[in-house]
Amino acid sequence: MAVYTRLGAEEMDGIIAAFDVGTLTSAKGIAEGVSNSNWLIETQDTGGTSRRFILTIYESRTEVAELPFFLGLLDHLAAAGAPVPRTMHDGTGASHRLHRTPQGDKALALIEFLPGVSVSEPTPGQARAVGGALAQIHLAAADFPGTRANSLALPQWQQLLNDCGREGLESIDPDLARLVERELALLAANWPAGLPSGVIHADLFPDNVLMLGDTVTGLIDFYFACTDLLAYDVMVTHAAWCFTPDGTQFLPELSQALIEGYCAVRPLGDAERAALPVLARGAALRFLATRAYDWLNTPADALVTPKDPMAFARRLEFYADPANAGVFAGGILA
Ligand SMILES: Nc1ncnc2c1ncn2[C@@H]1O[C@H](COP(=O)(O)OP(=O)(O)O)[C@@H](O)[C@H]1O
Ligand SMILES: N[C@@H](CCOP(=O)(O)O)C(=O)O
Repeated sequence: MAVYTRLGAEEMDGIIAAFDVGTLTSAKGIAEGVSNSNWLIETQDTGGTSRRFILTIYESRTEVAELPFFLGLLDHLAAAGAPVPRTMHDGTGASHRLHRTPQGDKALALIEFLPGVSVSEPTPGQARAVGGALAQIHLAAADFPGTRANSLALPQWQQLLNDCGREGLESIDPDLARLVERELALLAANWPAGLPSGVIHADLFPDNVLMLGDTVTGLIDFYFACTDLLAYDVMVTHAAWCFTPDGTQFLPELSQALIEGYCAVRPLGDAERAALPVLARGAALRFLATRAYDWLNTPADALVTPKDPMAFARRLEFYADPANAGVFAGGILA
C-alpha cells in the first residue's frame, strides 16, 4: 500500500485548490508503488468537464532539491511529444509545493493522469513499442538543460553490497557473495567510457510503463532519472522486460523486439553494441544490489515487501554465461 501520508478531506480540497484544475470531486489512494504516496484525483471544471490527475506526496526516498530536475524533465519530454505525463503548475508557476504534515513539511506535485495499464506478461509487440518509446525519450531529452549524476552507479553498487556483508549475501544464497565479488571486479575493470550519454530513465520496468494494446500511453516514475550512458538504459530495460519475473527464463523474442524497437528510433553505434554484454551485467548487478540491501534491511513489520534479489542474480548469471554471448551479437542486432 503506497499511501504513507494521511490527508483529510478539507486538507485535500486545499491542496487541489492551489492548482487551477477545477473542484475536487474524488480522491482515491493508489495501492501500487512503493516509494511515494499517490492518489487518483478527479475534478470538475465550471463547464462540468471531469479531469483526472495523480497527486504525489514525496516521501523520504525522493530529495526535494531534485524535484525541479525530475518534474522539469517530464514537462520537457511531454512538450516534445513523448508519452510522459505533464505536471500541473500552481498559481505561482511552481511544479511542486510544500505541505505541512505531522511528520514535517513534505513536497507534493499534481501530475497529468495517463490512460493505460502495466502489462505483466509482455508480448514482443509491446516490447518493441517500449524499446521505441525509450529511444524517443533519449532523443527528446538531448536538449534538456538539466543534469543529475547517477546516484546508483558502480561506486554505490559496491557500497550497498559491501554494506550487505559477505554473511548477509550468503544468507540470501550460499553462492551470492562469490558472484557479487567476481562481477564487481569485472565491471570495475571493464566499464565502458566515451559512449553516448544523456538523460536516462534508469528504472523502466513494466510497472513504470502504461500501455493500451501495443501502444505505450505513459512512461512514469522518473525518480531515478539521471545523466548516464544511453546504452546502459537499454540494458536496464532489457533486464527488466526480457526475462520471467523470477529470472529463471530468458525470453528471446522479447529481447529481439525490444532492441529492434529501440534501434528503429535511435540506432545503437558499433561501440555501444560492443558494450552491451558488460552493460547488461551492470544493469543486473544494480538491481541485485538495491534488492539485496533492502532484503537484509527492511524491518519485518514494514508496509513494503522487499523484492527478490535472486531474480536479478539469475539474470546476471545469464548475461555472464559465455554460452549466451549470441544474445547481443549478429542476428539479434542485425
Ligand atoms: N501519470 C500517471 N497516470 C496514470 N497512473 C499513474 C500515473 N502516475 C502513477 N500512476 C499510477 O500510480 C502507481 C504508482 O506510481 P509510481 O510513480 O510507480 O509510484 P512509486 O514511485 O511509489 O513506485 C502506478 O503503478 C500507476 O498505477
Ligand atoms: N524497479 C526496482 C524497484 C524500484 O521501485 P519503483 O516502484 O520506484 O519502480 C526493482 O524492481 O528492484
